[in-house]
Amino acid sequence: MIEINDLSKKIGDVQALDKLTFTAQDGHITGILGPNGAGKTTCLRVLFDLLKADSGQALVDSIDVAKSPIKAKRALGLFPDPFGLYERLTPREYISFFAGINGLSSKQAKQATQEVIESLKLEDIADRRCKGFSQGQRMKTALAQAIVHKPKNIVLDEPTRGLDVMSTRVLRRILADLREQGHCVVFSSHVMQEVAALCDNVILMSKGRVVAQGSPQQLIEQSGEQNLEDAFIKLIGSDEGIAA
Ligand SMILES: Nc1ncnc2c1ncn2[C@@H]1O[C@H](COP(=O)(O)OP(=O)(O)OP(=O)(O)O)[C@@H](O)[C@H]1O
Repeated sequence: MIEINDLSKKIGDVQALDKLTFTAQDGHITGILGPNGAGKTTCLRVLFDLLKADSGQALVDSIDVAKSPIKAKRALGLFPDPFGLYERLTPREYISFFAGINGLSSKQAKQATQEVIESLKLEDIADRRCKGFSQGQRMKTALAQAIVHKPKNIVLDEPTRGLDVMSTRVLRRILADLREQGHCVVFSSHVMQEVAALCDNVILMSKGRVVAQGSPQQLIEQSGEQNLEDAFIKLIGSDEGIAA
């Protein structure tokens, strides 16, 4: 479970997070939807201890990220930018390297790497260098390294950015499987349909705050609109920076 409690962060003159508060439950996919500049990435950077908040807390399975960053990070899988893979490594080398960073012994890392290669159907490319990989192959490799240490919580920042339809569908299936296995899955997006299709719980963010939250159906009811697209726009107060 991930808890964001009263998180505030000022960057320069911008109040990037303004008493942001929400919870992402295990066995659920939680989507953070907001226009450009809403504070989604800033929130995730605080969650990964890449940025210190001015006040408030980010908790991963009740572990305070600022107080116990290593322990918290081991309970978290971060889906990195799939375009930044080390091109000279093979997926097997890459995934097992990250398994080691996350505290697995070399024997455990080898076994966990083989398991994740099988579960994400990466066998064909597991021992090829990443250079020249398609977007979908990169995405799966990046996701494999995020989940190789079996973190209970998996966080993805704009995971479908730049992916084609086929790869997006593969990613959606994988996220749904992780939910079925009881993981807490959180992803940020500015694409409405994606959030609507996948999420049990949607956190609508604008200007560093939560402006509404609930299931897609609850958000429609809260807004008094007929469909999710109109509900999102009404609750956020603008359609600027949001994609259909
Ligand atoms: N390093 C920085 N320097 C200056 N301003 C920043 C910096 N990082 C974030 N900000 C500002 O903080 C606010 C929140 O940015 P953030 O990147 O968290 O938004 P976002 O919701 O992820 O947006 P996007 O969908 O465009 O990625 C924005 O106004 C942004 O300009």
